[in-house]
Amino acid sequence: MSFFRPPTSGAIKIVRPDPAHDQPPTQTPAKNPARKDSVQRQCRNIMIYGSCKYQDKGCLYYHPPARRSARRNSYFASNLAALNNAPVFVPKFPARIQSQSPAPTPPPPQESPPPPQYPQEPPYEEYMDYDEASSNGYYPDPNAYDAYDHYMTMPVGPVFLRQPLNYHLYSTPMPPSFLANSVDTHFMLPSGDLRTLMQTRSEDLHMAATPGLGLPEEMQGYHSIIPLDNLNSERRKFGNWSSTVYRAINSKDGATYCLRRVENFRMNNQGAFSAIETWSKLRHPGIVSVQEAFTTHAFGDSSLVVAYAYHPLAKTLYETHLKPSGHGRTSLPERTLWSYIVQLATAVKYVHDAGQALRMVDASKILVTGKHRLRVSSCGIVDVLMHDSVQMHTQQDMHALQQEDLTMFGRLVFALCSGQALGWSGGNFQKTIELMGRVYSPEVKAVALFLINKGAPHKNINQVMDIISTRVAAEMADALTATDILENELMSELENARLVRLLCKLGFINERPEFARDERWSETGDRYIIKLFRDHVFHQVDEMGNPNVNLGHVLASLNKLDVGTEEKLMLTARDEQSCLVVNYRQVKACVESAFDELARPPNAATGGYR
Ligand SMILES: Nc1ncnc2c1ncn2[C@@H]1O[C@H](COP(=O)(O)OP(=O)(O)OP(=O)(O)O)[C@@H](O)[C@H]1O
Repeated sequence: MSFFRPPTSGAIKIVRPDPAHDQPPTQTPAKNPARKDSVQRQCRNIMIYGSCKYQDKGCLYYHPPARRSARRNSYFASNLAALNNAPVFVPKFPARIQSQSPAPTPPPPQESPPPPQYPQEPPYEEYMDYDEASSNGYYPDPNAYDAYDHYMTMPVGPVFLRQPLNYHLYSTPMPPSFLANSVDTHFMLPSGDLRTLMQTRSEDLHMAATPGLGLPEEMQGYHSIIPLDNLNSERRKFGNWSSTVYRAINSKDGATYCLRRVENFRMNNQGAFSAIETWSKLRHPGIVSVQEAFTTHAFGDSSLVVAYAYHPLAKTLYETHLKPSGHGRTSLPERTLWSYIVQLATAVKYVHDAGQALRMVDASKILVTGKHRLRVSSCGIVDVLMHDSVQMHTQQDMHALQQEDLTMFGRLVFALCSGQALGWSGGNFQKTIELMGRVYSPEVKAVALFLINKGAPHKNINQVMDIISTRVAAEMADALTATDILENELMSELENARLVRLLCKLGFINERPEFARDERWSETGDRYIIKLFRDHVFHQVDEMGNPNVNLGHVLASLNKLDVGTEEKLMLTARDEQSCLVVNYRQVKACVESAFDELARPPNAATGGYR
């Protein structure tokens, strides 16, 4: 009979009954005097089945005179909760296996076990944790228990119990009803759409460069340069300069950046980059962060390149709302309009409070980077381009530029209300004012007029904030709701990350072909338990021998392993000759120690591990 007891786990092995042991254990008390108190303990067969077939054949335990069915039912009723938490045990000797593999040689008739007293009874497999058993004084000799085994009948078919997943580390997402508008909130897409969006963003980040575009292979530490503009269309203008936007990967940090290149730029004064230095320190959710700037001849000309944070799948505000589509113009919903106004106002306030000016508040330079999320892009570039012509000498100069920011902001509000980029100019102005009065609440017109009012030379962003203050509250509530939803989404991702780490560890350990010259490393010691655990999780079969691909069972088992619960489970050897009763805490300890052993640096003296 095979025998195994892991030195570290404290699990107790249960062996398949040997026919020799199926005889009533008449010799056992003499062999093991420590069990003298057994007569005080009620026989488990009585508790489970209401009767014991060995009652008159030497069974040591107490057999009270009781009606079988009544006792048995009461046992099951009282232990229902325990049974629900019992580990699922799936025996591996179903019909298919029997038909495919040669049947084991039946024991000689005289040695076969006596027929079960109650043929309808489910199998009785006694198992007991080693700690519990030894603390009760039942097994002073760890090798003596096998004489104790009662006859085990094999189950007719497996019973799959639902595994509750309510462990303290298993995240329970907030009920949707607690999250205001969780289906479709102002800033958040419904969960499924959000995941699709994340996936497409990830694909965008991994998109390979199209060959044959004549772009530099490498430039100032950036590689994999891909144009975001259509290079064949008319070259876009940035003020008086032609500009092109690229996506590139920085070899220093491996991150993706957006590079805005201004063609044919001649740098006369290195001091022009001081503005970039200032901008690279400004961080705000309404601004595309500035990384660095440099000049290069890599494109065949003298170009200025400013590197910004890259926002996958970002579109400009112009592309999103103002580009003529041929389907007529649709008015922006008022909630969206206010959200844009509030976001832009907070970005402008941050920049003005930092003593800077945006200098470019234009629909073609504002990015929509998520649902209703705006970020002002291209910051700092005008400062470099205009460095020689507009020198910042006084506070008044900056104030004038900030006033200009507010005017551009006002024009943008007119453009968004009218659905036309030039909705603020010439003959469009009056039409837009009328449309505003018809479609939007009076505050929209009030703030737009305030922003473009040239007769108020001392207007500032704080006054704008006062005008829109009532709208800021709604924006704040929506933004906080978005963080709640995202936290909730993150909880489930956290689970995934934990389980993937666990699976990686199991993968490293299980069936490792060689380790430190010990070919059986993954088959012995703690690793043997891990191997049996892997079988328990992934290799269960149903009563017909078909693979049981119950993902719920896998997730439940891995979550319990991750947590290391005290719940016990029975692991069965592949030859079904032995079982181990362990709890998840013990399996977790085995995984940790086996992985630590693998991860330990090699021993220089031996050239191997350990
Ligand atoms: N930081 C960024 N992250 C991701 N995409 C960006 C970023 N900046 C710009 N883009 C994208 O690059 C493309 C080109 O940007 P660009 O600013 O040139 O817009 P445009 O509409 O072509 O304006 P212009 O007419 O002034 O060139 C746009 O689709 C824009 O969404």
